[in-house]
Amino acid sequence: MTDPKTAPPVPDREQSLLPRASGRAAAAELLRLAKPWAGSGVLAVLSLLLASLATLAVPLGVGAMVDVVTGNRPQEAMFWALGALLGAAALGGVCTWLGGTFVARFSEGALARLRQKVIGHLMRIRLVRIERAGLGDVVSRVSADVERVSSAAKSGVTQFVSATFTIVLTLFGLAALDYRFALAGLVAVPLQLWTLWRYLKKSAPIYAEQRVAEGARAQEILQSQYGRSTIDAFGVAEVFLGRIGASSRRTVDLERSVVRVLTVFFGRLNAAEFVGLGCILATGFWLYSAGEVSLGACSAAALFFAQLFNPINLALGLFDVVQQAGSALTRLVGVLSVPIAEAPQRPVPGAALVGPVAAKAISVRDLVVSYRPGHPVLHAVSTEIGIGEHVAVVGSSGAGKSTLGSAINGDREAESGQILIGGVPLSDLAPDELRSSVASVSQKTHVFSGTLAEDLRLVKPRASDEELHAALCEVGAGPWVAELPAGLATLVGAGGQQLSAVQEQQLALARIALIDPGIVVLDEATAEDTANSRSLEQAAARLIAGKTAVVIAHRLSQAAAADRIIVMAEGRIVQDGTHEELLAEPGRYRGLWDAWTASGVESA
Ligand SMILES: Nc1ncnc2c1ncn2[C@@H]1O[C@H](COP(=O)(O)OP(=O)(O)OP(=O)(O)O)[C@@H](O)[C@H]1O
Repeated sequence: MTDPKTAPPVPDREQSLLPRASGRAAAAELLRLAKPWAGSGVLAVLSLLLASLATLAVPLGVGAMVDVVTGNRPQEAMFWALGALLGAAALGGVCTWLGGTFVARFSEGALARLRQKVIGHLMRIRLVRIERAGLGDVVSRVSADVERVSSAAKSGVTQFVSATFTIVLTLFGLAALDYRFALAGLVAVPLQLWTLWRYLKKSAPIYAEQRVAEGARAQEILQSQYGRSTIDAFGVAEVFLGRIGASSRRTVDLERSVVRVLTVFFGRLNAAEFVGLGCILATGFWLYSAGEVSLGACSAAALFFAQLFNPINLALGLFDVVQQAGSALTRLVGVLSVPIAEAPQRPVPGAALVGPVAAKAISVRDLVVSYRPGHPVLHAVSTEIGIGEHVAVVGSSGAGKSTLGSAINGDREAESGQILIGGVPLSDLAPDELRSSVASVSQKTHVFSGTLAEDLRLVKPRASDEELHAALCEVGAGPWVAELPAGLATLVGAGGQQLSAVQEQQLALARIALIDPGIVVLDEATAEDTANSRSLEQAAARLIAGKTAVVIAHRLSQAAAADRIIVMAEGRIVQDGTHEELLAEPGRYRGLWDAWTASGVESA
C-alpha cells in the first residue's frame, strides 16, 4: 500500500486542510464547555473588578496630598490619604491574585474539555480525511493551537479583563473630578480606535497565514522523520533539509511581518496617549486658572490619565493575543465539524468481542473507492469469496490491491458499491463487530512503546500471559521472545528494544492470532531474505487455516498456495481463477509468473 505520508500531494493545500469554525461557533462551543465552571467565572469577574477599583485610590490619594501641601486641605488628611493608599495596595494585590486563580480554574477546565473532545473526535475521523489534511495540520492543531488558546486564557484573559475595568472606572474617576477632564481624555479615543482598526485589518490575514505555515512546517518535519529509511536509502536528506528550511523561512518571514505591524501599532498608540494627556493638562490649566478646580484635582486628573496608558496599551495589545487565540480556537473547533464514522457505544471494550469468530463469506459488489473525489482507484470491482476460501490478489504496483484489502477491512469507505460480510453490508456492522470479524496486517506495522505484553494486549486486554505466548509461538516468534531480557515485560517500540522488520511482522501476525477473527486480510511487506519470507509465509498459512483470507501476494509463491487468484490492473480485476487455470491461459498472470520464476526467487 502507498505510504500515506508520501502519498501524492493534493493540488489545493488550503482546501485539503481540516476546516475552521466561524468565530461565533467557536465562542459558543467554548461557552458550552465552560458551563461547569460558571461559578469560577463570576468570582473571577468580581475579584478583578475590586482590584481595578483599588487602583483608583492612587491618583485620588496623591491629589489629596497635593491639596494638603498647597494648603487646600487640613494636615490630618495626609494620614487618611496614606492609609487609603496602603489599604488599596493590599486589597488590589489580594483581588488580583484571586482573580487570576479563578480565571485559571475557569479557562483550564474549559480547555481541558475542549482538547479532550477534539482529540476524541480526531480519533473517529476517517483515516482518509486525516491523510488528506496531512499530519502536520492535525499535530499543529492539537499542540500549537491548544497552547496558544491556553496561554491566552491563562494570562491574557486576566490582564484583558483587569485592563478593561481599570479603563472604564478611571474614566468615571475623571468625570467625578470634573466632567470636562473626562471629555478631554476622550479626545484620544478616535485615534486609538483608528489605530486598532488598522492593526486588525493588517494583522488578521498574517496570523491566519502563519497558522497554515506552521502546519506546513510541522508536516515537512514529520515527513522527514517518518520517511527516514527511504531518505537514507536514497541519500536525499539534503532535499528534505532544503524543504524544511524553506517552510521555516516562510514562518520566520511571517513572524517578521507580525513584529513590523506590532511596532507601528504601539507607536501610534503612544502618539494617541500624548495627544490625550496634552488635552487633560490644557483642560486642567484652564479650569485651575478659572478657579474651578484645585491643584490637587488637576494632579489627580493627570495621574488618572497617565494611569490609563498601561491598561489601554495592554487591552489593545492583547487583541493580538486574543486574535491569535481566536484563530487557533476556530481551527480547534473546526475539527469537530468533520464528519466521523458513527461508533455505537458498547459497555465492554474490546475484550468481550475478540474471537474466535466463525469464518464468513465476502461479497464485493461494484466497489468504487477514491482517495480524492472524482479520481477512483478501484473501478466497479466485484468478486465473491466463499467461507474459508483463501484468495490471493496479485498485480503490479499501484494496481489497487492494498486499496481493495483495506476496503474489505473497513478502513476505506466505498464511494459506491458494497461489501457484504457474511451477507451483512460492512457499513451496517458496528465497529467492534467489524474488528472482531475482519482483521488485517498491513505493510506498515507499528510497534507501540511499552512492554511487549502491553502491545499485544491492545487487541485483547484480558489475554493471559499463556495466551500471549501461544500467539507468539503460533507465528514463529517464540524463540526470539524467549531470549528477550525480560520476556513479555521487555520494553519495545520507541525508546525500547529495537525489533527487526520480520519480528515486527510476527508481532502483527500474533495480534491477529489473539483476535482469532473469521476473516483475515494479509498485506504484509515481503521480507528481504528468502529464509525469513518463507518463515513468515508459513506463519501466515498457519494463521489463516480455517478462516476466510484475502492475501495481497507480494511473492507469487503465496499466490500459488491460494485456492484462487485475482489479478488486478489499474483498479480492475482482469483475471480470476486457480493458479493452474491462470497458468493455462495467456494473460497477465502467466507473464508475472514467468518473470518471477525467471528471476529465480522461488528457488533461492
Ligand atoms: N493514501 C493514499 N492517498 C492517495 N492515493 C493513494 C493512497 N494510497 C494509494 N493511493 C493510490 O491508489 C492507487 C492504488 O494504490 P494501492 O496502494 O492500492 O496499489 P497496490 O496495488 O497495493 O500497490 P503496491 O503493491 O505498490 O502497494 C495508486 O495510484 C496509489 O497512488
